[in-house]
Amino acid sequence: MTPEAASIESEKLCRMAPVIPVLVVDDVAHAGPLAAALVAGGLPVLEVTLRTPAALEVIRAMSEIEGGIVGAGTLVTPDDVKKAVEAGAKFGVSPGATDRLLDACEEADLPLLPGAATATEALRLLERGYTVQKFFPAEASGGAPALKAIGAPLPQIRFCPTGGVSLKNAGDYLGLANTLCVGGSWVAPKDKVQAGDWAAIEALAAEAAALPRD
Ligand SMILES: O=C(O)C(=O)C[C@H](O)[C@H](O)COP(=O)(O)O
Repeated sequence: MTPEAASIESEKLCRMAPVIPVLVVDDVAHAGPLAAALVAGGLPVLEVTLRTPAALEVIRAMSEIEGGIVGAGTLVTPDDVKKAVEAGAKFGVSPGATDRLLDACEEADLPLLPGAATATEALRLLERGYTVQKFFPAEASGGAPALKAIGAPLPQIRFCPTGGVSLKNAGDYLGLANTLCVGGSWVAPKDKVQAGDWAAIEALAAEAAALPRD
């Protein structure tokens, strides 16, 4: 898959809802009900971070949930890409980008939302053909004002800001012309996942899904 094709796919995913939940799941038994709650609340695109030993099994289990589109986050190495694809991930997300990682995703036909935090990183990805990128870590990199400033000279790059985004500040990003959607873990808090409080998670998802976008 070319970077241009990956960007078209990423844009489609980013337009499906204002928020992509970023999920850190320890127990595969939580995968199905968690995905079902998020999808029912109106957030169909789910990023499962490869940060737990269960993550690949979680991707497999969540992929069974109707209406969901499950991808793998925290892609760092070509081996991560291979395992994510084998587990059924439909897209990938990475905190940054290296040529090795980009090569691996392009060869594996996995649409990647690659991370960038600076104008130079964003420009390098644009040179390669990635017009849709993840702005990470969003809040620590200057937040919505920084992303708006990057958009002045580089309006052709659209972003999914992630990292420190919450219900409180999501609107600041979603109002920017260069923001397609945001990513965040706040819709699936650890305590609610552990407690199996799927109704609460569905309510958080619904609240996030109702966020206005410009
Ligand atoms: O592991 C990755 O690949 C990531 O995507 C990092 C996550 O985007 C952020 O850790 C989510 O940040 P919070 O919403 O502030 O919890």
